[in-house]
Amino acid sequence: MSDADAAVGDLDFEYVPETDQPFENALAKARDGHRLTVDDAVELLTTGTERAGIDPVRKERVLEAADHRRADVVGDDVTFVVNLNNNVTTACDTGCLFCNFKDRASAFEVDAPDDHGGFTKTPAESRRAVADAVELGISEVCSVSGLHPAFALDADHRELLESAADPGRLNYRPPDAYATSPGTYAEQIRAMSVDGVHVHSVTPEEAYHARRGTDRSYEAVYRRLRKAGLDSAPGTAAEILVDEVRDVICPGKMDTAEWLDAMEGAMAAGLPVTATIMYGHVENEMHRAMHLKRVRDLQDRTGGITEFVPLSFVHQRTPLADRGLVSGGATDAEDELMIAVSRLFLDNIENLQTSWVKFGDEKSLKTLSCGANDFMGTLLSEEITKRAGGDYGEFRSVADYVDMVSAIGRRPVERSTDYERRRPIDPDDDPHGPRLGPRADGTPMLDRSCPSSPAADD
Ligand SMILES: C[S@@+](CC[C@H](N)C(=O)[O-])C[C@H]1O[C@@H](n2cnc3c(N)ncnc32)[C@H](O)[C@@H]1O
Ligand SMILES: Nc1c(NC[C@H](O)[C@H](O)[C@H](O)CO)[nH]c(=O)[nH]c1=O
Ligand SMILES: N[C@@H](Cc1ccc(O)cc1)C(=O)O
Ligand code: SF4
Repeated sequence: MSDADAAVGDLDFEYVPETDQPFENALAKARDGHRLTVDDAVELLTTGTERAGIDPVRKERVLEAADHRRADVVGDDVTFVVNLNNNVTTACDTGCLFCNFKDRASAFEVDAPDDHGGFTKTPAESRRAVADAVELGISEVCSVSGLHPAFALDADHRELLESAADPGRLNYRPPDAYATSPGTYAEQIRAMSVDGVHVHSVTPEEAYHARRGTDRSYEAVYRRLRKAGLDSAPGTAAEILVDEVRDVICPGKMDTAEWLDAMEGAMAAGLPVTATIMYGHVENEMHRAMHLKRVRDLQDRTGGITEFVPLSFVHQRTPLADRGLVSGGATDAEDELMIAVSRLFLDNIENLQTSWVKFGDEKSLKTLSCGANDFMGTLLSEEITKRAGGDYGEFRSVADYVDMVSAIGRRPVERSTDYERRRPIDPDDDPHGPRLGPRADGTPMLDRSCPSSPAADD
């Protein structure tokens, strides 16, 4: 059977959500602050594997335990970052089946019709987008992109790719084959380093692309990028860190071991990183639990992960849905339990992020009482979820954050990317504009009556 014929439920995984651990034991361990096993996590994620479906009463007990743990570990403050998403290019031939952000790179060639709806920004265009947002007060630019074949790490890497016997086999084509060149990773990072804004970029998958055809270590790649102005790396491309799931949803992507290697390389180069899970597609609760264990082990080895971000799969316009491999995403109960069990299991990562892009405001606010303490960022522009059919908008203003967080009786706190600088906000102390960015002066950054910011228009 070709994978195009496979249907929901047809997948025959080696790992299944079955354990010998009773739910009550797992919950007792979680409440007492003991380190959880994979089996404990499976019991909590399923509210007990001995019966099908999620038990609403048990679920509430798991959420409550996670809420207590959150209060013990990080207190009641709700943090957020004032940031811009600046995606450089949608050109990508990796072919992940959960992704609708990408466009085939051939659509960007010089002679191709210009109707693909995607984009590539030159380093100068990236710089302008970031400079505009720095004027609005951002402290961070978050930049994740497709693996454009013309990308190289730097000029030396380009020279090497140009002289390779078969550049096409290395997923390389020279910039002059395309209507717009993204330049090199080093040029993009340097361009986005405006006035000391924090540059959060180059995911493990992008680092893989930046070393293709060489025997450079990930540490060396990240050191080079750090020299160009990179301040931290986003831990996307994690998806589910179990290869039997990756083989279904992203067969063209790096495997679990390589993702871990890239993350360790980034940290060895002195960069803090974030870590993610993208769940709610073909995987089961055993896979989610195994993923959490791999992230916790990584943090035991390194200590460099600043936050964990559960990304709920947005299914509407994706190849997984088109091919009938999924019929929807995670349910509300699964989302709440994913947040809660991440908090209870990851006893070595302080910050747990809830994504308004994936969940919307209402569910995100609820998850702030199920274990999450960080409410993501202002973004100003959002392409990944939007292109997959998500509908929760592209930005939140600082005033939105203050309104939402105070409405649930918690204190809003603007943070830096590495959580080192924090600015508690008094809701009565108007105006609530950003303060931590290099040009931030407290001016409200976005007028809610205006549908898009200058940065989002870019
Ligand atoms: C779009 S990629 C861009 C960066 C880079 N190409 C990579 O793969 O790391 C960033 C992340 O977005 C997430 N993502 C993509 N499509 C998604 C979807 N439909 N629903 C939820 N998350 C998605 C995945 O976790 C993916 O690793
Ligand atoms: N959760 C999502 C994020 N999170 C990243 C943050 O915005 C920020 O860059 C990070 O916390 C480092 O400070 N970004 C998205 O674009 N979409 C999400 O769903
Ligand atoms: N931009 C990614 C998510 C992301 C980026 C950076 C992070 O540190 C964490 C998550 C998305 O929309 O799915
Ligand atoms: S998730 Fe990243 S690597 Fe995969 S297709 Fe999308 S942009 Fe490309």
